[in-house]
Amino acid sequence: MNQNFNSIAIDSTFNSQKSKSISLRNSTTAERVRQLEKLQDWIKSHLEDIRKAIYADFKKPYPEIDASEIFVVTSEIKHAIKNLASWMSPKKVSTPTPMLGSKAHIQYEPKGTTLIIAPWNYPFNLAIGPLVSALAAGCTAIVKPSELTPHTSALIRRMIEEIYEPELVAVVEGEVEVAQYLLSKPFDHIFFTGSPAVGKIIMKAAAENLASVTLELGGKSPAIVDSDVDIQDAASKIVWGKYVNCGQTCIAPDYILVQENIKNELIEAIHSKINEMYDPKIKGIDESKDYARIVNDKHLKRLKHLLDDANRKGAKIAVGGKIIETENYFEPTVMIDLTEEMDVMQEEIFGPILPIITYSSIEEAINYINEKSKPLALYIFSNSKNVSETILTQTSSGGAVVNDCVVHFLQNELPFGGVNNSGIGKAHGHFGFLSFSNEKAILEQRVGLTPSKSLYPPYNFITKKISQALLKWF
Ligand SMILES: NC(=O)c1ccc[n+]([C@@H]2O[C@H](COP(=O)([O-])OP(=O)(O)OC[C@H]3O[C@@H](n4cnc5c(N)ncnc54)[C@H](O)[C@@H]3O)[C@@H](O)[C@H]2O)c1
Repeated sequence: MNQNFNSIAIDSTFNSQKSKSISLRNSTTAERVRQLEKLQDWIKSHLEDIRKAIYADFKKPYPEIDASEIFVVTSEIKHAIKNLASWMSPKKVSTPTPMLGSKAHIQYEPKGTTLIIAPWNYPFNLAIGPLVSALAAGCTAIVKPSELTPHTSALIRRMIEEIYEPELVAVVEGEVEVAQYLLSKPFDHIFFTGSPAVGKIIMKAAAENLASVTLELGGKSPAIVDSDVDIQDAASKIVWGKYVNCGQTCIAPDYILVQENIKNELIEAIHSKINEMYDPKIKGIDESKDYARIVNDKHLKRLKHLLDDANRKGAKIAVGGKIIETENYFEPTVMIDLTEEMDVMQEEIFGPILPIITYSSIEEAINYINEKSKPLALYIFSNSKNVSETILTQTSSGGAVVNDCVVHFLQNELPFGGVNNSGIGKAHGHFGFLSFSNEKAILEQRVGLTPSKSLYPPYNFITKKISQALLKWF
């Protein structure tokens, strides 16, 4: 087979991690904390290297890198170090009456060898965040960063090679064929972040080895704006959540559902917030240092198609629309007059186009959302507790935020992830630790005492009475 990567090196790394993973089963809290501290120390002493690499990939502004790439990882490490002893300690469970005399507990053992496949949009955070959970859980890991952000991928490789022995953590760089080769290895767990389409490929490959999976996927996350709302507050938060990272955020509001009587006011507010945030000196947003670029020309063309297709089918651009192809620049854009025949209303946008559609009653908005795949995130802007409760209880999404958007990613006491098409399994904090752990069920019976002996054959009158009593009383 003609291949551009070293499969023998991958095999050798996998085999050495397999052996290491067995010895890690009884690793102590202190040993795992030490591995996490090494990662924390490297990150803190190489902040400028990390910023430069990510900036080189798609001009992400430094404050965005600090907050959304570095801080989220360092806070995840800090949180894991603080809580690891409690997460690792066996959890006693109570004994039901038919099991009287026995004791039981849950022991958290590392799943073993793990594979982490990362996307390009938060290329540092989404490769290293899951690694924190893997190390906390006592697993080995091979990390495959995205090939679309080569500077960050090289930096991650350098970082891991400087910190860890390859039998504990290794980085394998490369394109789809490398990912596919890695997927043929019998990992114990695969943690994938990326699109639902590739998520299905990952799950099929994992099924060959019955590896468990965490799939952090995407989709169309709605933001509902009720008429009982502080419009200026909602507009600021939507503009930030949508256009940070140039719209290339899995939990960005994909589209807005606004109550029809406040549509025009909301559009005006969004327009002025875009100018306040990205064009305060009125020089043009393309001059702004605070606005990132689309990752490559392929994605720019994909977004341009969404805009052109919607325009051709009757939609209008209410704000923005400027594209500079040579710079992968795509202006913050708002679209109106949309219909379901337009691709922009069917596909995850993953860029700075914000479609705004209207509803007349909350039920109509809920029905619209429920007709689509379950989103990764759902945002509600409303002063009415009744409205937010109704939406929260009548829709399904991986996560939800009331009166803000995107910020739930930073709350590491909450599970982060999707549901069905937007993901399977959860990440962050304790939930990330659990994703990489086997919750082993352990029951200890007293020698010579087992209530179940009375149910052993040969069955007789007493067995019959006991089994009937069990059905009657429990
Ligand atoms: N839920 C989350 O936390 C989260 C976070 C960020 C991005 N996302 C989602 O990720 C998507 C965008 O990222 P992307 O374009 O990098 O995703 P992608 O699915 O194209 O690629 C992700 C990774 O999978 C690998 N890959 C691609 N095709 C593959 C194949 N056929 N077989 C095996 N591996 C393959 C890539 O090399 C890359 O490392 C969006 O859908 C977004 O919503 C989700």
